[in-house]
Amino acid sequence: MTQDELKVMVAEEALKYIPKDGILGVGSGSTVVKFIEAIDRFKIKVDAAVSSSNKTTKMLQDIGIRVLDPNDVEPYGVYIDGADEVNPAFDMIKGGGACLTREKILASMAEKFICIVDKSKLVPTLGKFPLPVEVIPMGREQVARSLRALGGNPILRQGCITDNGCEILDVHDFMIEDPLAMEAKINAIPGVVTVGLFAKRGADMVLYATEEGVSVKVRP
Ligand SMILES: O=C(CO)[C@H](O)[C@H](O)COP(=O)(O)O
Repeated sequence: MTQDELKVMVAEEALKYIPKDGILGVGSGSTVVKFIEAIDRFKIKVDAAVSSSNKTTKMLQDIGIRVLDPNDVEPYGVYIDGADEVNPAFDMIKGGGACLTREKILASMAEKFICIVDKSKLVPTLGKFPLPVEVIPMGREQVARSLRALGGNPILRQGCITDNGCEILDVHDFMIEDPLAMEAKINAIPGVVTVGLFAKRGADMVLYATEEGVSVKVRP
């Protein structure tokens, strides 16, 4: 099976977790694209959504789903999103699609974060995937120095301006043994908007697709 087919499989499984009423939080990335396509294909009713990117917002609106401003909603039930890497404790690296800050805001508002991935995203230790860090453009070089001091090798993502008007440094060569501590350290660097480490608020449930089907893991 191709990776794309696995993504479709897990996206369709995630339909079961859409709340009957209330708001659904929707992330970003190619797996989420397949999730939104599946909502449309199976004509699943979604009352309203909050969205983590302009692209997701457009896709949701195009299939007739009302997208609300997170400032106008109270904490809600379920947030569904993909990830670039997930470790056995359900900490994640996210931000391959440059939407990490909005994703983290919506995840922090949700009672339950359901992560949908194919098997290639499951790793014993986070860090092979370069860690995205969203930065204020005028502070980029100083943030890069601080990231080098932590042992990483930050590279500016060329041609990428986030939905928040910021830039992304992709940090190579980190092996992240303590995701919670690393998340706090990087978030404390002046000029950092958000690091794409989701440890303080990891996933509550991971749905992952293999050739044998979709497995469900609940946070240990
Ligand atoms: O964090 C993200 C976007 O910022 C995505 O969830 C992550 O990059 C996974 O994407 P894909 O489903 O395309 O593999």
